[in-house]
Amino acid sequence: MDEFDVVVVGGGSGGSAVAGRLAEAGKRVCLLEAGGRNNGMRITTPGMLAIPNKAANYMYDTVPQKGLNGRVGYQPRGKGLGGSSAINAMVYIRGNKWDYDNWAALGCTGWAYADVLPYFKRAEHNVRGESQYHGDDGPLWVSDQKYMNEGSLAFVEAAQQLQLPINADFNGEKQEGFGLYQVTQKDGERWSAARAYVEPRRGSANLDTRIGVTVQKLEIEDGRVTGVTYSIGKRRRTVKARGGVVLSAGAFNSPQILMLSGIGPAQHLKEHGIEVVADRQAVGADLQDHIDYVSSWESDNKGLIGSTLAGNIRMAKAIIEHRRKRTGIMTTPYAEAGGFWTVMPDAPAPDIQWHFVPAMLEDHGRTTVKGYGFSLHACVLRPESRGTVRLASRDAKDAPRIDPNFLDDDRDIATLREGVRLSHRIVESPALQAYNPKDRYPIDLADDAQLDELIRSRADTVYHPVGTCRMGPGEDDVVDPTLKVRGVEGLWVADASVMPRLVSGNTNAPSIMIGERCADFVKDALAG
Ligand SMILES: Cc1cc2nc3c(=O)[nH]c(=O)nc-3n(C[C@H](O)[C@H](O)[C@H](O)COP(=O)(O)OP(=O)(O)OC[C@H]3O[C@@H](n4cnc5c(N)ncnc54)[C@H](O)[C@@H]3O)c2cc1C
Repeated sequence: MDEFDVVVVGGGSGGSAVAGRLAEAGKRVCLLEAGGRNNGMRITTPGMLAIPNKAANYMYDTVPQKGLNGRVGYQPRGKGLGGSSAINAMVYIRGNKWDYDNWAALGCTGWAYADVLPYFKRAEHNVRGESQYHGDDGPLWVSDQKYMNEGSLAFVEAAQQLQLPINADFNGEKQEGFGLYQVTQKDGERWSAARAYVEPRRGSANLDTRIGVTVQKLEIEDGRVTGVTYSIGKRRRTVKARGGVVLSAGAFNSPQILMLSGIGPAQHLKEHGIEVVADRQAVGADLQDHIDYVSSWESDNKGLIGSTLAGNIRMAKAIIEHRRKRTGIMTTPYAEAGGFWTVMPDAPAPDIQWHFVPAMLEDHGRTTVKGYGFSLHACVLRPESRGTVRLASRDAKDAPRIDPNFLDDDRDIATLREGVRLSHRIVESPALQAYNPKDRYPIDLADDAQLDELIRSRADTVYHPVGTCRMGPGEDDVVDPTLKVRGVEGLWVADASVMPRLVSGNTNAPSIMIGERCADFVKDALAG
């Protein structure tokens, strides 16, 4: 009989943590994942993230963005076990303490920094060992990088030469400063959320993991979610959930599935001929994402990662080294170094994050640039612009309509402008000038109009969409502070979509923390 205590929809960062923890606690769990197992070397070899992988990436497009001169943005999203943690850059960052204290101040009781820290620690296995800020016996491996490009070290030195502080732990006492990122890797391999929480339970009677199944809708009877219907090829099947369903399909697909199930803005659902179960205006609203500008320089320094014959031979050798020893260049997350700093007056916490990449990057790596060079991302950490996710059709296999509405709010471009200016000042320091860098997009940086035009013609996401099933205390918020969906019984959401405000940093660790917390909320609810 296809009946479980809990059905989890989506095996990404949040879903893997919920499913693994509930199964560990003795619940019978069914995990439904649209993609594959994601355990081949293209996923587990960190440096292979640069090679497009259609099987593991939805490769969504946005609607044309008026703030980006009408350009269509790119939104990669992970597909398959691990979700986006199987294709991401592995940078381990939690955000700023202020973010979580702000969530609590917004009415998300129980989500202040002091409340969430134990869950970050519970999840974590940090190779540096246990401390006030870190855990060392959780399932999620967090490692120092095994290989470091000399350009990344020069970037950190350049920041220091500009009197910016060095920070050896962005997830410790203070977030401010510049340094090397820790990564979600174990012994030189990518450590996705699925490797942490799902793979160890493979074959266990408590966890039935089904891959290649697309959840089409939730089954709702008398206001209670009783199960889930998925499609596999042309067939449809329904699995029953005695205790409840946890939706973890990510910031684009969780609101899509809610809307396909009749939970969302009534008018929009009616336009698609969907019967309204609960009129929830906030479903698919409040999309927030980190708008990011990549400055880029050519260099004649062959120590950088280059797209040349010699560079390609070096990479081929690196793949062989990685297969043999799990060491070398192929352990790179590309975003090896970075930092957090405040560029606007009155910001409560750093408002720009940098990712340094020792290669020239164009259009998310989709366009190859010949030669050697380096790139410096600067993104706006707490954007004011808000976008939407809406249905494009009644089939969950079709991409939803994604509109991040980037740079709609002028405060975002004002912040980004200052971030990009600081990027260039860092590169003017001696440590990076030694690389003889040549700006690929030279303009008069002091001229706001020229800089704005450059930003609008080249900026895009750095892959952190959140907010589309926001948590909050009000009746109009999608989930309450125990991640329970308002308006129906037996339904929780556990992924990046519940973040009421985008955190000041990368979003994998926070999504896993949300999954860890949801497992406890569901356990409590089923016990009570
Ligand atoms: C290219 C890229 C680089 C990134 N780099 C970093 C980084 O370096 N550090 C960091 O912290 N964060 C990074 N992120 C962001 C981070 O990985 C995500 O925020 C996080 O993984 C989101 O977790 P989630 O649980 O919300 O969703 P996801 O992990 O995306 O999981 C959603 C899952 O649901 C499944 N699903 C969706 N629809 C259905 C359906 N209808 N039926 C069944 N299953 C479904 C999907 O296939 C997917 O497996 C990056 C993201 C990308 C895309």
